[in-house]
Amino acid sequence: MRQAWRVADVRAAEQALMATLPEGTLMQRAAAGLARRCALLLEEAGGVYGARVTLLVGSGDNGGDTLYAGAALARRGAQVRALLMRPDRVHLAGLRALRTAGGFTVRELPDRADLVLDGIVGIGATGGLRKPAAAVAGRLSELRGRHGARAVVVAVDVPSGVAVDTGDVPGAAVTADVTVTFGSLKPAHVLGPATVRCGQIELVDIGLGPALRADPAVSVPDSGDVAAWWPHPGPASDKYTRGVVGIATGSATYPGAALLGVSGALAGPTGMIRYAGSAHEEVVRAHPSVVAAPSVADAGRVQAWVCGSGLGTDDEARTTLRSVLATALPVVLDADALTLLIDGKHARDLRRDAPVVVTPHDGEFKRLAGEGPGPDRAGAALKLASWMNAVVLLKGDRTIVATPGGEVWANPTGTSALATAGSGDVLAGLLGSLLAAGLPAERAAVAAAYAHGLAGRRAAAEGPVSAPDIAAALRPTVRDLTSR
Ligand SMILES: NC(=O)C1=CN([C@@H]2O[C@H](COP(=O)(O)OP(=O)(O)OC[C@H]3O[C@@H](n4cnc5c(N)ncnc54)[C@H](O)[C@@H]3O)[C@@H](O)[C@H]2O)[C@@H](O)CC1
Repeated sequence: MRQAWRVADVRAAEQALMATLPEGTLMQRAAAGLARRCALLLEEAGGVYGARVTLLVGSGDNGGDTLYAGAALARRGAQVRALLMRPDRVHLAGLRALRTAGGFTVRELPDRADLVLDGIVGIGATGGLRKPAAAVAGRLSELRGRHGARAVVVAVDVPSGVAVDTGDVPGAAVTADVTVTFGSLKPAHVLGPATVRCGQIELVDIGLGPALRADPAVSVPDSGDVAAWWPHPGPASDKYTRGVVGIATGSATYPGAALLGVSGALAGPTGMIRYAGSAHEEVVRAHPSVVAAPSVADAGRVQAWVCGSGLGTDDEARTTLRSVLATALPVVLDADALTLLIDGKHARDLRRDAPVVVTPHDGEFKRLAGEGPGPDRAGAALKLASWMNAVVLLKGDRTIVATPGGEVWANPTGTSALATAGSGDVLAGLLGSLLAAGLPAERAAVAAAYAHGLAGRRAAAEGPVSAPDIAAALRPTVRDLTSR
């Protein structure tokens, strides 16, 4: 698991740590780690000696890190040139170090460079990238170095232009090949469109860990987490003790939603699936292991319900939603169930002790919350989670899971291949199965999004992806994920 901290918490930790160390120690540690990584990149591309290195230097400490790292590379024989964004406001000691090492300043962005260090702005950024930095950021992909190769762009701490606490990219921003960050990850490394701007992320230890007292803002699961959480049957398990998931989705008009929800659940850990709804004949025909009934009332015992997709919004759909919410069981609400919640007629039904997980995409989120998630997707998901007292799984390139207790998870396995009709039905079915098998709601949501993303990638490797392909890819995905 990786974790990211907000700027204010990072700064508090830095201040606490700096109070115990000689002045400048943290910047020296940061710059040394940065220079080491840059030297490795240059060695891979033909050597440090004689390499052309361009420093983009802003007016804060981010520029200071960059100047010191540039000085270290100049001492190893690189030709280091620094473009100062504000020559009147530059880290003077850093500039002195660069000049002493043989580096110099330039007034224009040099066309030729093997390596560019983006030290325009770090965690002190406010708003979108200003001129002239914005224009410089836009030109980096044109730069060429040895043998005509594209210059490698290394972002110092964060790519300049991203919103560090939200992961938004409000305007012009640097696109890095590698981001070397210090002390801890920040939300922009793991959330939103900023993640794409980071390239490969390298964390330099500057000793900040023990001083980071605040809870992390965002956690990112890895395959080890998901494997450790995934329920496995034991020798004494039977189909009931493994959990029974109820699927109340689809309708005579939309039987496909029922079939896809069931196929997602079939890849989950439960021992049995019960289907309740008017698509029951189609479901049994396609999936003979499913026990189907026409309504929730007739379905028999389950340990969690999935409700919503393809249900429609008529009175029968309302009855179904009311029936699942009236149980004392965990419930996943998706698609039409979310639409049914908007008019507030189910506010009372939602006052329940058992967990609710809602799985909106942006449009559904907007209808539920009254406004779209906006640039701060994690913050918006947290607000909705707290307001609904539900775990919110906000779908997107980096699906977010937010809990009423204030935790945020960002799923790292997303792929655009998942943006296909019925993909969410498969996810909801799998999530329901994990809930029914006993996982806490937030882990079920995080694990389902993780496996679903991997399945989308696996399916995409074979060709164009539709939802049944994702469902089919879930079985080998779950096998690989959980058999380590
Ligand atoms: N505080 C510490 O202990 C450490 C800080 N370090 C470095 O210091 C950085 C933070 O330094 P600062 O607090 O000085 O802040 P930054 O250097 O990130 O940015 C502040 C400067 O950028 C300008 N600026 C702000 N927004 C801008 C925008 N949108 N477009 C163009 N210019 C903009 C401001 O005028 C200000 O001069 C970190 O990102 C990291 O690189 C490291 O040296 C590690 C230790």
